[in-house]
Order: sequence, then structure tokens, then C-alpha cells
Amino acid sequence: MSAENLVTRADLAETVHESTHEGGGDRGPGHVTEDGRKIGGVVMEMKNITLRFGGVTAIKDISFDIREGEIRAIIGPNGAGKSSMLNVISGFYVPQEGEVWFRGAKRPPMKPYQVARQGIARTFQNIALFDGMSVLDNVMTGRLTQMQQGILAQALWKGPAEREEVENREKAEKIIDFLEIQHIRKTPVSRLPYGLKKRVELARALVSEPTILLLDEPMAGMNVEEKEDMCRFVLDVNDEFGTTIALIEHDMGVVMDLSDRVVVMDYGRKIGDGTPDDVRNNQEVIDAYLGVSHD
Ligand SMILES: Nc1ncnc2c1ncn2[C@@H]1O[C@H](COP(=O)(O)OP(=O)(O)OP(=O)(O)O)[C@@H](O)[C@H]1O
Repeated sequence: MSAENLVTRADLAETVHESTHEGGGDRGPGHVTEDGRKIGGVVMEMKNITLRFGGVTAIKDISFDIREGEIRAIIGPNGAGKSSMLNVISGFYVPQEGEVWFRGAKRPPMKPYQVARQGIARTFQNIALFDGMSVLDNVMTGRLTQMQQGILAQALWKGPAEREEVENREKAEKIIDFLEIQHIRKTPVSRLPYGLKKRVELARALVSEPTILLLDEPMAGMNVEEKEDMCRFVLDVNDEFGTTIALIEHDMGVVMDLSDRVVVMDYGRKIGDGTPDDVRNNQEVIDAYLGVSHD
């Protein structure tokens, strides 16, 4: 990330002050945050996860949980294993050891589309949209995992298929309005600036009405204004829909101001876990990550 793209904590505090929630204080289940958001019980639990790629151990025996309604950040230096962890949650990787628990039940190994059907949506570190398609059509693809009608029924445009298509379109339009991209809904994605493409990706993930939203570096490569917008939308999504959010982010200003709790990884290990204040004051975290530049 270039220096000009960096948002300082002070900048962000100023711009997202109204909806930002403090990191400190009691984070027990069932509590209400200082800004009135409800944090529920544990919705997802990673238990002793180990993931290897041949000789490389990307994740070493990591456990942490995610509570309903919270914004949970995963941070750490490059190669720490953050994306691998998000890929375990979303079913792209199956760990060699450990268990993933979702809504109080151990999750069997699942394909990513099955995980998506359980209400876990994600965005990617690198933009993964259909370039030649319009914003609306891209957002509509986010409904695919929810569709009940088969391809033949869709093609014949009959009865339930027609109703489903109308319903999907209404949901897509609602999210497009919510993320303030209605003015570009007919524009091919290839013509959009970077920040708007990232917002379209967010829209596509949101239109599936996820319980948990996984964001892999949602602000990477953005300029200051784009970052401020994205921060506001992440907070608004959490506020308005009560969506639980787990995100990977390198910008510490963003992480510290957005998150309820933070997991810190380094070389595949967990070296910190707690409120932003907890991790900010953790010497191991300072030595491994916070004390060094992340440009
Ligand atoms: N598909 C893969 N095959 C082999 N090794 C992999 C694969 N994916 C990740 N790794 C390795 O696992 C380790 C963790 O990578 P990962 O991408 O999860 O880290 P990260 O913390 O997300 O890094 P970054 O911040 O740079 O995105 C690295 O050593 C990486 O090279």
C-alpha cells in the first residue's frame, strides 16, 4: 500500500466517528456495545485448526470464535496464514487437523457452495467479478446459491422461476441502493474505478443475505476517500442487517476502529486475541506486527 493511501487512526476517527464502536470493555456473549449494537453468543468456532500445504504449515493449531453480530478482524504480517484461515471458514480449504463449529454443531467437510448455502459469503483479496457484465448482473450472481428453481424452469421463465427471478432482482436492487451504486447499475464492471469494483463485490456477497460475511482485505489498494466509504459501508451493513463480519485488513487504523475483537496471526500461529486495546498493548503483537511498517 502506498503512503498516500494510508488512513491514520485520527483521520478515520474523524470520518467514521459517529458509527464507530469502542474496542475496550466487556466483550462477553449477549452484551450490548456502547453504541447500542447487540453482540450475541458464539456463532462460529475454530478449534485447533492446522492446515498444511506439503511442507508448509500455513496454520498451526489455532482456536478462536466469532460471536453473532460482531466485527472480528484477523491481522498479521504477510504470509501469516490469514487468507488460509478465511479459506478454511469458507470451505475452500479443509484443514488436516481441527474442527469448525457452526451454530453449535461440528461442521463436516463441505464444498464452498455448501458453506455459502449455510449463509457464509465472502469477498476476495483480488477482485473476482465478471468484467463484461453490468453491475446489476454481477450482483445478481450472488443470488445463485439461494436459487431453488432448476435451469430448465429458469429458461422457460415459468411460474415459480419467474417469481424467484423477480424476488432476486428486488433483493439485488435493494442492496444496490443500500451501497449507493444505483447510478452505475447498468455499467459494465470493467469501466469502474477500483473502489467501486470493491463495492460491487461487497454488494454481490451481501445479496445472498449472509449470516457471516468474510472480507479479505476490503480496503487494499484504495485511496483515502474510497477507504472512508468502505469503512462506513462495513459499519452500516453490520448495523442495518446485523451481519456478523470477519475481515482481514492491513490498515491498523481501520482494524482498530472497526473491530470488536481481533485475532493476530504470525507464521501460522495465534499470537494475540482480544479487543483492539488488548492486542494494541500485547508486546508479542507489537514486536511481530504493530511495531513495523505494513506498506
Ligand atoms: N495454495 C497454497 N499452496 C501452497 N502454499 C500456500 C497456499 N496458500 C498459502 N500458502 C502458504 O501458506 C502461508 C500462509 O499464506 P496466506 O496467504 O494464508 O497468508 P496471509 O497472512 O493471508 O498473507 P498475505 O497478507 O500476504 O495475504 C504462506 O507461506 C503461503 O505461501
